[in-house]
Amino acid sequence: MQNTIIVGASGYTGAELAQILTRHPHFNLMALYVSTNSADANKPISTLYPKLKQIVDLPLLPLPENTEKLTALAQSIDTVFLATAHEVSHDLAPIFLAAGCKVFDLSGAYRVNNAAFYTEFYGFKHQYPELLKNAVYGLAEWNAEKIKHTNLVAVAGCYPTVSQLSLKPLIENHLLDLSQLPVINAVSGVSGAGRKASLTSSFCEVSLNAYGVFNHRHQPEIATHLGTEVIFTPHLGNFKRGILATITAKLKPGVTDTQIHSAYQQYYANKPLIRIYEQGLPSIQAVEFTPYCDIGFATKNGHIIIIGAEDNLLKGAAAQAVQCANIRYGFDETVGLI
Ligand SMILES: NC(=O)C1=CN([C@@H]2O[C@H](COP(=O)(O)OP(=O)(O)OC[C@H]3O[C@@H](n4cnc5c(N)ncnc54)[C@H](OP(=O)(O)O)[C@@H]3O)[C@@H](O)[C@H]2O)C=CC1
Ligand SMILES: CC(=O)N[C@@H](CCC(=O)OP(=O)(O)O)C(=O)O
Repeated sequence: MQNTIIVGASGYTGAELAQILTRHPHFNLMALYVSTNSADANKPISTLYPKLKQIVDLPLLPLPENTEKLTALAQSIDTVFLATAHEVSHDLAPIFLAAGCKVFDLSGAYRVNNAAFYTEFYGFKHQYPELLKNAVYGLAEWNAEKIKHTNLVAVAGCYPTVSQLSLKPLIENHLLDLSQLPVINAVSGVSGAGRKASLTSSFCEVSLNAYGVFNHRHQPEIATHLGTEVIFTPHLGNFKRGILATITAKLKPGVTDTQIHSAYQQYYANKPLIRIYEQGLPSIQAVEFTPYCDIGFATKNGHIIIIGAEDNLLKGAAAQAVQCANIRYGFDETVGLI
């Protein structure tokens, strides 16, 4: 059993992690943490999420502020899941790594090996270039070999997960004419913005709107790890959870539906958390509350429209983090997830 804690456990992804890890046969969920001065400190997580009553009733402990105590905590565990904001993960990961822990970070703090990217898109100066260089990008279906040998997994972002899982097999198989940039339009439920109250995510404000047009931080994350530029436009929809991505791309001349199906089969035949549609198209209803990413497509006149769907809190965050941890420890990658 791996002794494990979650930091940021009261947030939306943290609560999903708590539920998954409580039932996981190989992780011993020791404790849940929030910030030192959290308004929720010492409350059982199930008072915030009544659906967790009698499933996870652990208290939300304030994270020790002092580095010595934090190091002592880190030395007492094997694994930490950081379900915290980027800046918080940026500061905490090195402390846990120095103590020998395996770190699974759900934030964007270690996803892109380019310090300038953090100044431009995250608004802070990255202080740990060596960790950034050595962190493994946690896109589980594509990076399993590297994930097996790292102590720092930077779990892929929610939109980047569904976008890359949909596009990568076609790009790797040279089926797309990339002189026309793939165009990704994706709609996310409001839980993507986290639990903290904000005007844009309040009930009367949420509608269906594009945001981050031409400047969302997930565009460079996707482009970096796909190895090709894309046009990416996120949208906020008035539902709680799930992401639906509609991706338009140009096919190389003569590419057939059979070749496209074969490409998806080739990469995902042994990837149990990817479901390729033979007919029909994915929807959020098909994936919400599940760890799957569903992919379907249609072609016409030399173009393809790919539809990808996932639950942003699960395959887009907590479930993929546990999938990466399963891979890291050599467990079946779906343990605790299906
Ligand atoms: N929501 C989503 O769909 C996805 C989120 N992510 C990423 O996962 C991370 C968590 O997201 P999400 O769950 O939505 O966030 P939330 O805002 O819902 O939760 C954040 C959590 O962090 C805690 N926290 C805040 N400051 C600190 C601190 N200094 N030390 C320890 N804990 C702290 C909060 O509790 P308190 O403030 O009470 O201390 C809360 O438990 C983010 O980096 C996000 O980008 C990734 C993919 C998808
Ligand atoms: C709807 C919404 O606001 N979504 C968030 C993305 C979710 C998230 O937290 O981003 P990571 O996957 O990079 O961690 C956003 O656009 O910033």
